[in-house]
Amino acid sequence: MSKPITFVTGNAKKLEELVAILGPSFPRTIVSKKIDLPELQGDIDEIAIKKCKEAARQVNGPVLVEDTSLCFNALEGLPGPYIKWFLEKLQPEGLYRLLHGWEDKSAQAVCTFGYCDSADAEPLIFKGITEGVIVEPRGPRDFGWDPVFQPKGYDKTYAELPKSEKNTISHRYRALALLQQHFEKQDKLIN
Ligand SMILES: O=c1[nH]c(=O)c2ncn([C@H]3C[C@H](O)[C@@H](COP(=O)(O)OP(=O)(O)OP(=O)(O)O)O3)c2[nH]1
Ligand SMILES: [Mg+2]
Repeated sequence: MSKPITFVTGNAKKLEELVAILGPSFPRTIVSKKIDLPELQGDIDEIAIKKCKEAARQVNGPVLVEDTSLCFNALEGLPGPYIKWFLEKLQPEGLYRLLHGWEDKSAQAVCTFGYCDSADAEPLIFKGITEGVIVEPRGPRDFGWDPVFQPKGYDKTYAELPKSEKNTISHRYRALALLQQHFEKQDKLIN
């Protein structure tokens, strides 16, 4: 029997989406633990790797962490992994205003999961990207920058889309599809 995987996050909405996306057929048991991990600096992968190593050290078992970036193409990828601080200071309106004066409003929502078997193991990285544009905020305000991100090919923001639809196209969905494939492959090798 494999040990349960602890999803370490301080963000209840991330956990809610992970549970909805993976569903009951995911081959491993996932439990969650709220730990406010230090928000380290670096590029997207470095941050997820450091976060995962620190979580594995604290939990002392298999862990999953996630780091989300929102990258504006006109700003060479910024705010990127620092979106949390930009959002806290500027609110969704301010994120939209950041691109005032730029014709290019395109952006990428990037979700990076890190998985570690143990504190000694190197983290595995699973990344999902959804392309979109930054628009004036529309829709409910229950999750971060969802009101300003309109995925490519849609006329609704993430916030306006039903959750069930966001969860079939989102950056988080794409990253979790890769994670799921990894564990299904592992199970096939074992059985
Ligand atoms: O509107 C959204 N939609 C999303 O899908 C989404 N995912 C994350 N976020 C927000 C939450 C934060 O403000 C930032 C990402 O920062 P991150 O460090 O990845 O998340 P935390 O809330 O700190 O949670 P952890 O404890 O680090 O897991 O973007 C979204 N907003
Ligand atoms: Mg964080």
